[in-house]
Amino acid sequence: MTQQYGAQAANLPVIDISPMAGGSEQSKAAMADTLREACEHSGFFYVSGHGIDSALIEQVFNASKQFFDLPMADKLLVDKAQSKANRGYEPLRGQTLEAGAPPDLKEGFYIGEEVAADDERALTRFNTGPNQWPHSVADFRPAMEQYYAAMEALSARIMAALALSLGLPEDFFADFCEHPLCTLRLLHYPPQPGNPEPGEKGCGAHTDFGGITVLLLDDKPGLQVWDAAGERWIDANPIPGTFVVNLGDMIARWTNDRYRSTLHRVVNTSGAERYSVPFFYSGNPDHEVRCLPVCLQPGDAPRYPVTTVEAHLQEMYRRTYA
Ligand SMILES: O=C(O)CCC(=O)C(=O)O
Ligand SMILES: [Fe+2]
Repeated sequence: MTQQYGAQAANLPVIDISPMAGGSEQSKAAMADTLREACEHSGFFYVSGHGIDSALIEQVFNASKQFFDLPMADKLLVDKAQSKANRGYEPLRGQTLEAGAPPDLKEGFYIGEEVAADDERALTRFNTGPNQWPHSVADFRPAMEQYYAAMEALSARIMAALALSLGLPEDFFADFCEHPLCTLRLLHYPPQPGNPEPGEKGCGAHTDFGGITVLLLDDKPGLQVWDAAGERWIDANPIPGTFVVNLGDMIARWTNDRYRSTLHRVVNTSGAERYSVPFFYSGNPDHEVRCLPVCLQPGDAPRYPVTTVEAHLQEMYRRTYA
């Protein structure tokens, strides 16, 4: 049986984020206008002018491929099932992002902030603790740690840009960006089989849980974004030198759905192996997520109750790993 996962080609905007690194007020304001439009439309856009070294990106992909190429026994030495902090290897079909669909045809590897096992935070906080590092891939850990730090800094810069786009001061989200919970996730999608289960995909349709996702793509297609107005999937194909950025559910809560957290999925039908590296930036676990006053028109009521970053994430993990 063959399944069609056709999508339209459509252009998501490319936003040059370089004004956030010391640009003029004018260049920031112009960037903020484009960003606002993208966030109100789909919450999906490409980011250029990010300053991340292409050599580092290459190192990350190389280390990721080497890891996924290891024999299963080696990968299971760092099985996520043995980590209280959700770190390490997640086998194929380990997560179901689309309720009711078959499990996702992807394998993954999860990395977070390095926190010692006997640290108070590791004992009490969600997704917090030591990483599991694969020792048989040379330079895996330094490459990932360097990339994690670069992504954390870029994400904070994007949060500052989002503040400007909402007409707020650039440092409005500074507290949220203090000691943020982040997850770096390496993904490998084998080619979609010729006889897939009905509804089987690389990544089932989902919205991201957290604040923002900064997604590094290889050169393969497969990512599709739901276009609510056109009631169709559109391809978000890789553009060299950019990241795909999308807004998660927390931003939708914050903005009372003015800014979108949009459904997306992956269908790897190109026949090739596909690798991607999402970085999930979720913010300070104690931060309260409540509707921003600038997003409430007179007479509007907040659509979501107040929550905290940690409580929100816990609930979302519970749902997709049920
Ligand atoms: O692999 C991709 O392109 C997207 C992955 C994704 O949506 C996710 O991990 O949340
Ligand atoms: Fe996603």
